[in-house]
Amino acid sequence: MSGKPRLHYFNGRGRMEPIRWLLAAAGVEVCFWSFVQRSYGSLLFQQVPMVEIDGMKLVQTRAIANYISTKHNLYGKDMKERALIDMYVEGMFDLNELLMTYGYLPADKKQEHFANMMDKAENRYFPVFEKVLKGHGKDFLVGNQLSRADVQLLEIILMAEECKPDILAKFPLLQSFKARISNIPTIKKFLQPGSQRKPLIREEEVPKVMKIFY
Ligand SMILES: N[C@@H](CCC(=O)N[C@@H](CS[C@H](CC=O)c1ccccc1)C(=O)NCC(=O)O)C(=O)O
Repeated sequence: MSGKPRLHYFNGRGRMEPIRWLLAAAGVEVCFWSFVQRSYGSLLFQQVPMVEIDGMKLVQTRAIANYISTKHNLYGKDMKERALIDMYVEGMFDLNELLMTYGYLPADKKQEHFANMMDKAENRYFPVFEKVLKGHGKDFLVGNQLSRADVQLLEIILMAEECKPDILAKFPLLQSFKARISNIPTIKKFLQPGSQRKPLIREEEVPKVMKIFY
């Protein structure tokens, strides 16, 4: 297999962050290529994220995440576990879309969007995963091994806590899940300063990012 995967994106979270999380959880070192103009020749749909991996130039966030999850055994042990993982992850991606886009909204749209995303996190998504953990009774959301569902749930828990630090107040099982998964060595390393993990975008950076894409 070829060397380190090469990540092509702007120097911020956006749609590449779930991919960074998966590669970090798998213990895969990456190299980052800052995408600063749209005139990239090698973008299938003229969009990023694009990841060069195993001789391919993959685009489309879900396709990239599916490949990485399959390659690094983060996708359960059989079809039924994979179906559960897909179901949970698609729900997480819906919440992630709300959390991810918040920082890029114009000021007059932020308040309503914030109220909606916090409501969805506290009353739709987190109650589901609290119930899954309760019913499953294991350390992980699916089966008895780490999967992409656990990795992406930790990612969105931390993003939601950036908006509302006490958002897990009513979810004791999610609180212990967060502590447990954060302690997995590869993830613990990713959570340390100096990793590839990107910070929440600052207000003053938004115009520069939007100019890259529009
Ligand atoms: N289906 C695809 C979609 C990929 C996609 O929308 N890529 C975008 C940059 S990411 C986005 C920029 C603003 O929307 C952003 C940047 C920051 C935060 C959130 C999103 C892009 O390349 N836009 C150029 C163009 O579409 O011409 C996938 O899942 O990968």
